[in-house]
Amino acid sequence: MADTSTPNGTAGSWALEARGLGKRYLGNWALRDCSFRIPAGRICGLVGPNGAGKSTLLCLATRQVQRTTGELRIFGVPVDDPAVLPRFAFLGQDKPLFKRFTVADTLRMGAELNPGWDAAAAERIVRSGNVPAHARIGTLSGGQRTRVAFALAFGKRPDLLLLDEPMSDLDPLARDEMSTLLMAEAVERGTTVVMSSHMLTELEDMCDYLLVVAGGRIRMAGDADALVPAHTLVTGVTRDGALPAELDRHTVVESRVQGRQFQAMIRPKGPLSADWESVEPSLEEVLLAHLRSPDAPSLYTQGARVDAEGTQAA
Ligand SMILES: Nc1ncnc2c1ncn2[C@@H]1O[C@H](COP(=O)(O)OP(=O)(O)OP(=O)(O)O)[C@@H](O)[C@H]1O
Repeated sequence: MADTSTPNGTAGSWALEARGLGKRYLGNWALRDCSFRIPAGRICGLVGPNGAGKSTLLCLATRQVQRTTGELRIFGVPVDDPAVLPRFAFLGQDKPLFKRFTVADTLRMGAELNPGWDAAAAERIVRSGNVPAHARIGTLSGGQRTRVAFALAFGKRPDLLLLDEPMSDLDPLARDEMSTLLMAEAVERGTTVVMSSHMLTELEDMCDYLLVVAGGRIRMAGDADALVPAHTLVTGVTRDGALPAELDRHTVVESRVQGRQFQAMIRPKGPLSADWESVEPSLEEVLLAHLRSPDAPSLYTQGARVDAEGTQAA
């Protein structure tokens, strides 16, 4: 039977839980056999190269596309159950807003559509960017539109905020402000945030949980604090330009030889050779190594892995 345990033993403590999840477009798998869990209250970075399947995963969670296989639950409720609708808000890359509405109209619409609307929070976000309330959406800059879309998403007071490259068109100050807002929100209200981004430094600063996708499959999932120390960056001298055979005792994520030196990102399986220099890598270095080597063996920290047994095609 599938394991339905939760991080702290309470029902629905997994914000997002996938079992054998797959999506095929016209015969090609965009996502395949994805099984993972994201605990409630975390800020999770969704990382992967272009075309990895990140947007597809977020579209499956927000019911914009239908899954081909498996199952996906938000706080324990299947995503095709209407009961999940009030629990999440989504901010996509294209931020669809009505161009002829003013900013004030847009926030009014948010209030009418969402029973738990937090007008003060939404207005604060818009006001802090000096976006005029009477301006029509169509006349705003890309960054100002993003700010209004953020206000709509936050105003809904969701338990789960799903963001698809949300800050790509914000200036550095606005990015900083939105990041601070996201983290404050997650801490104060226990909101879970799942955010896809190509900005690795941003993810390093903000995220305490990671989901790395490449080629439609999960490559790493779990606590950033546990994923990073599982890796070691080793350097040493090559023998005749070849990697030392001792490296094979460990899981090698990425290796390269430069002149008489080699460098490798490994997951040690035992003591390291005394001839090597070893340091703990940064999160950015670990992510880059995995992005460059999408076929490296996958890694899940405790709790992030879920048994896909018993799932069916949709
Ligand atoms: N509507 C669609 N029809 C057909 N194929 C699609 C569709 N949407 C996505 N795909 C394909 O699915 C794969 C995953 O795409 P997806 O947009 O999920 O990747 P991504 O990780 O979000 O990429 P990026 O970082 O470039 O935004 C790609 O090969 C893409 O071409």
